[in-house]
Amino acid sequence: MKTVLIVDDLIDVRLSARIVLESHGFQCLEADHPNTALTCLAKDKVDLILLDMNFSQDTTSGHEGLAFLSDLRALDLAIPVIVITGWAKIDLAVQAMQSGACDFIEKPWKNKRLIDAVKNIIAQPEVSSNTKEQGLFGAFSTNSHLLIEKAKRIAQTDANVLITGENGTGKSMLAKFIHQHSHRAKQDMISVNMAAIPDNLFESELFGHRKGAFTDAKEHRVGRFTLANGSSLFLDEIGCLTMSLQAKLLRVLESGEYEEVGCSKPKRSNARIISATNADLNELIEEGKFRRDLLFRLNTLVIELPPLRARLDELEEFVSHFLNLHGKKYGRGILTFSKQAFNKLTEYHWPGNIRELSHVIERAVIMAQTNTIDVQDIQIAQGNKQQVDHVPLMSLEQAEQKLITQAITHFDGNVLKAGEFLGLSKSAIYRRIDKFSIQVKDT
Ligand SMILES: Nc1ncnc2c1ncn2[C@@H]1O[C@H](COP(=O)(O)OP(=O)(O)OP(=O)(O)O)[C@@H](O)[C@H]1O
Repeated sequence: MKTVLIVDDLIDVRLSARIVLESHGFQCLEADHPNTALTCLAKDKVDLILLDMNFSQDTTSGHEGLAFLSDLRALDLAIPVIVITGWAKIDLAVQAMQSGACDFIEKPWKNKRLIDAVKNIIAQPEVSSNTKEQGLFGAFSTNSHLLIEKAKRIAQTDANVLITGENGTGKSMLAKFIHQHSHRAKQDMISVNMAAIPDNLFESELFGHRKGAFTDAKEHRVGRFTLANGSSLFLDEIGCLTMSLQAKLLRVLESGEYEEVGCSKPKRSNARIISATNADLNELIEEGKFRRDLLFRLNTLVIELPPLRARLDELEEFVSHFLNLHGKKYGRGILTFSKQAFNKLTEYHWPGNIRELSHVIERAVIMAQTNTIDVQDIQIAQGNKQQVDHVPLMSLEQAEQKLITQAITHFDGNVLKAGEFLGLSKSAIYRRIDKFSIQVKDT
């Protein structure tokens, strides 16, 4: 159940808000002053704050409300706030929103307006796979709600966005989400995986080539920048670009101009760039492997996706989502997790993040004999001391190379299956194959 903290000096105002909210299934806490509210926040979990802007000493300026908003920011408390005041003035509303409030309601409020505003922010979505957005970025927790709101706001702009986060945290999905919520959505988003393009084909892939421009250029090829004109261009695994390719990319980002290979006439593209990486680009800059000026072009806005282990408060919702998704895929009825099975998930550290969780649940759905998924249906790599003892001493890189080679052999040369098994994305496994010069036979 979600908890709303009502901060107002008037007891009858608190009471009437409480009655409306409780009748809609919310739990309420009350505070008669911002200071009492801060004490309450220190000990109770609160999902949303309903904040009066004026308290007894000063009944019109809104200073006390604004000061409370700035206290919340200073304490780094990412709790959404809806501001309420009887002295609604548009400039105070704007000031409150600029100070971090999510919405603004005039007193006396209409109950429907109040409930709609609250539900808009902290409603628990029903977990189902029939709406893509809920499945992808459902507001499972306050933090992810704030992330969604941020992504939607970002989507409205034309600014370049950099999405960072470990493998499998949902960077590509978020890129799509941003594109779908932008005014460019009527065109498809164009994606390029930087890790999967061989250096010698980079220009041809991104800028296109004319027929006959080089030996293999049998046909005219339209480049991704041209295709993405008026749309979004998603540059995945941007950290994998070599320095010389970074220079080429930088040029087009700075000038908006590029040339097709084999044609000297410059072309222009107004593609909006969304890029993603699991690398720490600042670290790469320190190591001289990434251009700072390129980073500045890419990171006008940044969204950092947390690893799943930092989102365990949302695990239950993710589990329901994937149970539903895979249950439908394999024609199973309504599936649930036993308590022990769920606990096993909470104890794991999820290096492959949401992608790995999805795979684990998919396997469990296939394995489960009944409609309750139990511990034995869940295959996650728990540390096994005996096995570790038998692994010969080797560097992490050697181990990585060995495991990838082994998995590719096991899956008879099918790189994608090997990657899936190891919890690596397509680009991540191809990057490593390239790095370790692993031979892959054609399948
Ligand atoms: N918020 C989410 N809701 C539901 N499923 C998700 C979410 N985020 C990620 N996934 C699942 O995880 C998988 C990986 O997501 P995605 O490819 O977007 O991650 P990524 O961070 O781009 O990974 P990589 O860095 O390995 O390319 C998706 O196929 C999807 O099944």
